[in-house]
Amino acid sequence: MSAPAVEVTGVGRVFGRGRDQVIALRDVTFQVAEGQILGVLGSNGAGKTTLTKILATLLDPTSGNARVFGHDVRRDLRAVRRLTGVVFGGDRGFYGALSGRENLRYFAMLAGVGRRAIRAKVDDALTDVGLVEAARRPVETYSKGMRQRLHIALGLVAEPRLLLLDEPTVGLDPVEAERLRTTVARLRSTGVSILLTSHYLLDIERLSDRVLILSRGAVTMDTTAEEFARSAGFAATVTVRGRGPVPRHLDALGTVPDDVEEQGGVWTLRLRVPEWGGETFDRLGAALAGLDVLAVDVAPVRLEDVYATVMDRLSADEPAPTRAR
Ligand SMILES: Nc1ncnc2c1ncn2[C@@H]1O[C@H](COP(=O)(O)OP(=O)(O)OP(=O)(O)O)[C@@H](O)[C@H]1O
Repeated sequence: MSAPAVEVTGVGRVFGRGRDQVIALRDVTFQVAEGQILGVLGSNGAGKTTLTKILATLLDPTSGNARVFGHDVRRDLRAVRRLTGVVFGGDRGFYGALSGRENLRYFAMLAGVGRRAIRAKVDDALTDVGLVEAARRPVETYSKGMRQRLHIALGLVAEPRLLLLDEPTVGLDPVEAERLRTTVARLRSTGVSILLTSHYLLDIERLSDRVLILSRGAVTMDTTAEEFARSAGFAATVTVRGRGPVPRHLDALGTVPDDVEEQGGVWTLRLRVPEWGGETFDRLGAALAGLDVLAVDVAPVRLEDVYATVMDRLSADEPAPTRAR
């Protein structure tokens, strides 16, 4: 049986010592199967970048071990680097005075892509990420989003079997961010395994098969994307606008709205429903009967909502300190 793309076992990482010591990762264990996309979520300082750096061989763990396709990140550094492509969010890594194409050629060579194959691969990658027209321009004239796409292109040229994407959409405007997501989504079909860290649930929602939540350096959830969405305990949010007396209770549903506002004689209520199905909506219809309803909007649960719910639960459970004593 082939080794998983990523196998992290009991990994810990401590920075500094004494009173300044920070535990960035504690006893982190998880796997990414080949071909899978794992989304790693967590708030600021949760340890996402530290984890990515360890897998990219840029940082050693202080305890435990991590393997990429069976190769230990500490002992088989070269093998891991050959198999892995890294894209950090923001603006790092390219030579501003060189063109996009020149940068790609240079880094592809460093990544060990054969000379003969480089030209065709660079052309294909530029096409894939929509940078053919800008390919001759110096990278310093590129927008942030274009640079990020150039990083992804490098990921394509070097043909890594594992791609580590750390906050790939950070700092991008919504159009560029969406473009980048589409590019990453296309990579799926090449069979590459991906570990994607993000603050943005949209990235995870669009791209991940599994979700790992890091909280203060520890894994607090490791589950499938569907299960993660279900863990919020509700399937959809219903928003109803209407006129007349404000409904404080929805008798047919046996519940109260989560939130009701009134402005200028028009009320808006929001309600979370546990199931996305005919029966729920029949009951909702009955509950709204007799009200002067202007509009009803039903939106499937978004990972933002789940994340907020899960994080609320977690912070209520354990107010653990980040700093070691
Ligand atoms: N080189 C370092 N020296 C000291 N502390 C560090 C170092 N790198 C990271 N840390 C600390 O380790 C913890 C985890 O940081 P990390 O950057 O991995 O979090 P993150 O989840 O990527 O956060 P963000 O979303 O803000 O980028 C933080 O408390 C951070 O301050």
